Amino acid sequence: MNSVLLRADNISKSFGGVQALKDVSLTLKKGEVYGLIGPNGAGKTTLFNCLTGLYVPDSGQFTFNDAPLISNAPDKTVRQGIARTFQNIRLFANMTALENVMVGRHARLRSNIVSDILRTPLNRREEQATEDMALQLLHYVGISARAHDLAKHLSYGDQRRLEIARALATNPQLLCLDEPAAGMNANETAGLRQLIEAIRADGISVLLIEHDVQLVMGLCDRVAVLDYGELICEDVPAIVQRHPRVIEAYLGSGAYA
Ligand SMILES: Nc1ncnc2c1ncn2[C@@H]1O[C@H](COP(=O)(O)OP(=O)(O)OP(=O)(O)O)[C@@H](O)[C@H]1O
Repeated sequence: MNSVLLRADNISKSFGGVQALKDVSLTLKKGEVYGLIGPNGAGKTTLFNCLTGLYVPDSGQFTFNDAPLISNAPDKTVRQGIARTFQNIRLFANMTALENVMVGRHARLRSNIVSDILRTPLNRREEQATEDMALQLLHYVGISARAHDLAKHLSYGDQRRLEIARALATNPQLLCLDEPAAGMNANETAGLRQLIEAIRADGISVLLIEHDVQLVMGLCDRVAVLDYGELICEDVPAIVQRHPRVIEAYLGSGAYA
């Protein structure tokens, strides 16, 4: 629980005149669920995008498993063990739930385009193993009954679960979830919390952006707070929710008194 999985050192990123991240440094330990909160526009998604290779930081560096993270392309980041979901669900709407998860797995397969075309024994074995694994993952996230339904026909909450299954199919050490509870009702949010707890219990670390502060404070081992691109606090929830700058910037005075 105590060794470091991910370190961000002095990450900065600007868009024109807007400095979205200013020298952000944080440390995520193996096995923890780490919350990233802050008001709208604080820089949370920009940090995710820098970490997962969608953006290149202007300066600063990520270290993952004690090695510099080459995070200049999303596919490389996936192969290094970091998977993510998106604030706006990005599924293949006209593919089945099962096929969506199988696509996630292909990021890790050994066979290539040639063996795909020739349908080699290796390719066939991998395809069967991929399908079995995808079914297991749908079961794990609680939507195996919808395996053969098109993604677009799943409920909103089930689509969020499907995105998590697809991310898990890449076999990550770190799962980054961008507002997974957005749009969920109280029951769906409680179910999501159980799922994230199961993921942590299975040894996968979680980096969680979430506006549902109750969920974050109840679930996360530690929480970082961004405000106007600056990290103003990183600590356990009991300390974060009483930090004066956090109350001022985000939570509203007395919210956790
Ligand atoms: N691609 C972009 N081009 C221009 N400005 C951007 C871009 N991405 C983010 N920004 C700006 O950077 C700042 C941080 O945005 P970001 O989306 O990271 O915040 P956030 O904390 O994730 O907000 P929210 O909670 O609303 O999702 C904002 O001012 C935003 O307008």
